[in-house]
Amino acid sequence: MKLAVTAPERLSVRTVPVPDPGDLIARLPHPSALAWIHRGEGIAGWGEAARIHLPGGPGRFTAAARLLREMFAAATIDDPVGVPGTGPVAFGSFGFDPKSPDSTLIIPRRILGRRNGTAWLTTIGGDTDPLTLPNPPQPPTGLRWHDGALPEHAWKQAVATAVHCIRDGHLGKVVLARDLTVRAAAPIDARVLLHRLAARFPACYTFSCAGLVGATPELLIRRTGDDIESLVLAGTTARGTDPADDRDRAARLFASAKDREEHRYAADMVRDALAPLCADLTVPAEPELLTLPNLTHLASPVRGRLAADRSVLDVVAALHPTPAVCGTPTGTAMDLIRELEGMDRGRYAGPVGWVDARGDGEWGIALRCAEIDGTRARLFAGCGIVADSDPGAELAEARTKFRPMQDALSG
Ligand SMILES: C=C(O[C@@H]1C=C(C(=O)O)C=C[C@H]1O)C(=O)O
Repeated sequence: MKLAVTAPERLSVRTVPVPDPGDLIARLPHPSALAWIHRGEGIAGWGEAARIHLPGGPGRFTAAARLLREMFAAATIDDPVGVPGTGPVAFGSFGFDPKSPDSTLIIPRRILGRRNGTAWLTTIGGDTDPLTLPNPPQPPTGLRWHDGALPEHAWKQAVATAVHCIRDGHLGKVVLARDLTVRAAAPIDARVLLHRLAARFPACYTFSCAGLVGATPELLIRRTGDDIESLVLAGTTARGTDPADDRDRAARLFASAKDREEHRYAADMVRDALAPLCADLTVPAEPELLTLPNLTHLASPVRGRLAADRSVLDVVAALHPTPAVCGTPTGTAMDLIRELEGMDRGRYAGPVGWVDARGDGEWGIALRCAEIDGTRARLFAGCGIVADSDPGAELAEARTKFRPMQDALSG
């Protein structure tokens, strides 16, 4: 598909301070919710002042940055609050594969935000969209689950093939994913999923954009003025069945040469991609543990200061796809993903987040998520494969990664 823009010639934008709205998700009046929530803070949007459908290609992030810069520069903006996320904001989610035509940006008509004791409401265009909830969202019922592109045995075979390719020296790491589909009795309301995910995974970034809904632990990039942050994740174990088992598993993950290797590919690439853009950059020499309710990951928190004024989307362009979701070398891993997964990932494992008119924003990697389309949803989960990976263990890891979205759908 070609570039398609639905937008007025000039956006008229007004942000006002408001009393603390509390739970942002509870204030969303439309099922087609836009959201980015972390520990109860963030932004929620609804209505559409503009929608941009981007064609595929490696230039999709910089094209989006340029287009939004032009739209925001032409806008009339009254923003006395002036913090990241106030004024006009575009929510977006991009296709994982440059060949995927599937990237969308939406500038909502209303944005409600809260962060660090400040709360605001932004109105774009007229203020005809309601602020109050007409009907409480209904949880999905009558769920029927199906395999996606590859049933479990075939996916394990794909992992075994990837291990052979790695042992033969064609590449160092590849991330292989699989999908599951589900059908509900009535259209699935994203707000129910958002509510459950944000309550269960407060340390994750709970997101919703154009039907892609999830809670990712992986922050691709946050830009606040000159400051940037990223949280690189790779290397995973399930949580233990009791505290002793949990400690054992975490210790084994931390000491595992296989998981350290998986992690190092991702952390090294993020360092190499950010270094040319930064005046300062700090990447820890060794990873730490990130403990989630269901999984523990090896994590490298990265911080830097940009050397020049660049939109967060320009930084996304330099980072995507990291070896946390693709592999090393990138091109070889992307080709192997296309060959072995037997599906188009769509926007799974692509960047998802928001950008404002200053170029500030937060973008995660769209993991632990589902694409919602009416009564159907498609769920995704993937695992980093290296020379020592075991197909059965990777399948078990993928099952654990599916759980949060399966549970968000089923109750
Ligand atoms: C690919 C996914 O997760 C990624 C893969 C990980 C791994 O293989 O250890 C860990 C975190 C993510 O970077 C997923 O959740 O689908």
